[in-house]
Amino acid sequence: MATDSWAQAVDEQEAAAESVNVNLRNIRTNSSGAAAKSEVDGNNKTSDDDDKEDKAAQSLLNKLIRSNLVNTTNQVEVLQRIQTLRFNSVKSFEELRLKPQLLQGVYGMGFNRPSKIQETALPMMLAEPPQNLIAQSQSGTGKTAAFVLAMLSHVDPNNKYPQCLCVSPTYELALQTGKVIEQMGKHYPEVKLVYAIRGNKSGMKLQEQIVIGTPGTMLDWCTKFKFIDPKKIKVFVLDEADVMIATQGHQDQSIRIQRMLPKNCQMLLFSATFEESVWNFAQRIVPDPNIIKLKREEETLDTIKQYYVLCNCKEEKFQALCNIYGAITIAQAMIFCHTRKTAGWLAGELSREGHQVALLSGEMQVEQRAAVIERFRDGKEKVLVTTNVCARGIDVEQVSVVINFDLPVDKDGNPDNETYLHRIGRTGRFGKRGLAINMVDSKMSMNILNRIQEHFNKKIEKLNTDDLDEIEKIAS
Ligand SMILES: Nc1ncnc2c1ncn2[C@@H]1O[C@H](COP(=O)(O)OP(=O)(O)OP(=O)(O)O)[C@@H](O)[C@H]1O
Repeated sequence: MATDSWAQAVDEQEAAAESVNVNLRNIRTNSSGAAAKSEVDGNNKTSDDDDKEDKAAQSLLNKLIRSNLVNTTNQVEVLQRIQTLRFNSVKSFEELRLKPQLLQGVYGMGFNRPSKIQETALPMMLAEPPQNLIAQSQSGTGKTAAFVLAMLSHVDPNNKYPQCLCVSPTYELALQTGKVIEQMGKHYPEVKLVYAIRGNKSGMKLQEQIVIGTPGTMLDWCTKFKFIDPKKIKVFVLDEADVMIATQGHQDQSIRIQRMLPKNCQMLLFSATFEESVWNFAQRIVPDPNIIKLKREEETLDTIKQYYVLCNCKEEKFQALCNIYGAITIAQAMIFCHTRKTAGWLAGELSREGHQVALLSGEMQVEQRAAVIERFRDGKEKVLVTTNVCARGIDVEQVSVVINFDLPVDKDGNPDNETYLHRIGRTGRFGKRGLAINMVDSKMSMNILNRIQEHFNKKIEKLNTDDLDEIEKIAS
């Protein structure tokens, strides 16, 4: 019973998690395969011929990288709900028996084969009767595409009312997921989408089958404005699910929406990270969940090389950054700061050095933020300086370097491992190579870095930014 079990779980959140009756088996899955080329170097070809050559080479490389990604083997735990229900993973989109319009949409996006998370999750999500799923897979491995395909497959286009709700933590992410829905549903025009985001006052009974939005507005549309009849919802997706159900995240609103949904509504929870307590909570609130969970050592992608640089102050960190830019050509970079103030200062310094810089932080209007992301996505600015507001989900293929100008810490000053993983996951998208560089400026931040290394059991190498050869080497 979806509603009751959620409510009960919230009330008893501190209680021990019940053991789930599951069948545990290990399968081969996603995706840390070595990719074929450094993406750190940008391409500055000048002649048309060079351009053509470059595009052909890039396209071939993309194919190689992607096939590497889908073939690589790691281990995850797949826990299926009932032992008699077996969901075999698929090796092609055809095997999923998608509607032809959707298959056309998938191929139109250039997806030749499902990624590992898609291979495993899609058969569960598309099964009849609908299955609930809590799924973890590394950043940039195709989770969004997976749940979008599930939503598009489940809607009945003849019914002109909302049937799927997808909730994202931020406005930018909701817009980005909406774009994926639009692209994948390009040949399925009967299915319509509406954004439940601040400022968008639909004002009448909705005709659209899919509603995507942020939690507060989605809740208002279900309760205050009654644009959505929650009883008619068939699929409920929580993107970045860990933050959507965390007490310090959007738990309250997510729960209030979920409580209104019918018992047979399919619940799909996706994220690259689930801290242990949140994971336990997820299992309590989702009735009879199927589970795809990464082992800790598989959470980081080997395609993202991680380094740290020792400095003494923010000015030295800035100098190190300039040295890095002096040594390698960076296609696009995202730089994360702890505070808006540091982000503003850094953006100013970088602009003075002649960089095309965009600044994005939490106090900006949501429309402004979306516009900044859009310009960055289009390559109008090459550097995006930001805070944690942009740590999750943003998918810009050209980001070849992520810099943690400040390491991510929680409000108590402890390492924020989940945010670290999301931040560095802005590079190395879908099997590409990426570079993550951490700036360490005190004993305290060295301690944070060590704890992050321990947490993921992954060595972060030291980089001397005074040595240009050394910087060049890591990018090659
Ligand atoms: N089967 C596929 N074949 C080729 N490209 C794909 C496939 N699935 C997804 N992609 C592409 O890979 C990129 C990353 O996918 P997506 O944004 O869905 O990852 P994600 O797992 O949701 O990432 P995050 O954890 O950061 O939110 C996107 O640009 C998407 O278009």
